[in-house]
Amino acid sequence: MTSPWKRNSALLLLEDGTVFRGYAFAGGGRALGEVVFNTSMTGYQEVLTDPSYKGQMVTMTYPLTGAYGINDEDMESAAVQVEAFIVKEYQEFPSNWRSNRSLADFLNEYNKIGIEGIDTRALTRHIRMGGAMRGIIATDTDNVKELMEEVQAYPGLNGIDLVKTVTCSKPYLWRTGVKPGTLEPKWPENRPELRVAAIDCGVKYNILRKLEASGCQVMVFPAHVSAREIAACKPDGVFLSNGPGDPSAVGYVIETVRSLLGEKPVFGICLGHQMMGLALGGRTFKLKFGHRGGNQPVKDVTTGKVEITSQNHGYCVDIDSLGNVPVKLTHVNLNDNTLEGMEHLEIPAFSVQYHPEASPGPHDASYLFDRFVRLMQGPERGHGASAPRGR
Ligand SMILES: NC(=O)CC[C@H](N)C(=O)O
Repeated sequence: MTSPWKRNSALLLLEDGTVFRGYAFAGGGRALGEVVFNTSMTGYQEVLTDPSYKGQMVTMTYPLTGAYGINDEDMESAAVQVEAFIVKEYQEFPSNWRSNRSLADFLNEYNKIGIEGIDTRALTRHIRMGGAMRGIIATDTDNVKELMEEVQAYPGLNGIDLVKTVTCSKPYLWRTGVKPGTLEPKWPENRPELRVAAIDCGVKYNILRKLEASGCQVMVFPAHVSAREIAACKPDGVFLSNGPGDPSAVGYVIETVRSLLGEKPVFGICLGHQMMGLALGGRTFKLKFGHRGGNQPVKDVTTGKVEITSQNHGYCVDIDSLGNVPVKLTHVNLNDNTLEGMEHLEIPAFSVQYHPEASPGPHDASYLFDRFVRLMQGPERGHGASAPRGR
């Protein structure tokens, strides 16, 4: 017997016909997206605001969500980016000294649906077996046939450029504590810091905070920036950001990356890593259910050290496609042996598939920001994040 449809009843329908029933604790109406799971035990605010989740509905495997509310400091972009949020149990009375609103208020502010009462362990196991799949959440009907038509008409992520929906509209200078997008794109005079041009494909703020904390000034550019515009600001290095969707769908950024490789030191994270792989002639493919969470073991094969890493990706650079490319494979995922990092052998460029900036997650890999700084300083300028730029 199905339970009666209540005012806040909600239904999650997957493209294979599986139905989960629960209750909306925020928002209402319908939401479409690829359903993916995240195994982080905390950090829901950072997950919700990570632009890489555009196009996706996220479920947390940790059973209780909302306990510490939402604060002003843990934003990874200016908005909630997930299409909807799926939890086992919502805690509606948050308690934390930094919290100034509840998770439900936050989702409502951005018109996003949050549902609870879902057996998220069953949902996660289902996705692990069947792979990440398209789904719909509805609070206005339980007409499965009608909803299935909507799911079937939804194109999913493959081949779709989602970067253009999350990139910034114009260049700006980043400064931690200043509202992003408000500072003119001009380097301050007489400053010793290294200058980094960041291509924003949906960048997480903590990457920009980390670059700044490592001794860099960062100019952020929209994803459609040309290599010539980047070169015109005379950066010491170029950073390729994380971002949503299928890396092979952003050919225009890949072209820009191709032109910049060898001209400037390059560091890429996640989508940035994938775009670098594609620009070098490699291929990407879609993982069955992706890596999302704060406990992904990665081995640095150059040192033998294992890092516990924060991850959020569904696509991956195919190791076998790099056979003829002069790169060294530097990092590998210990769960499934997929590629997690590479370094070019002839030009100053390296990238990682995972998230050294954490937010949320462990900080084992934050040394990579210093590695980028050293790469920009070049061998002759020695080490140290705040060494003069020699101009
Ligand atoms: N975090 C990211 O940059 C994700 C990259 C890409 N959208 C993927 O899902 O693989």
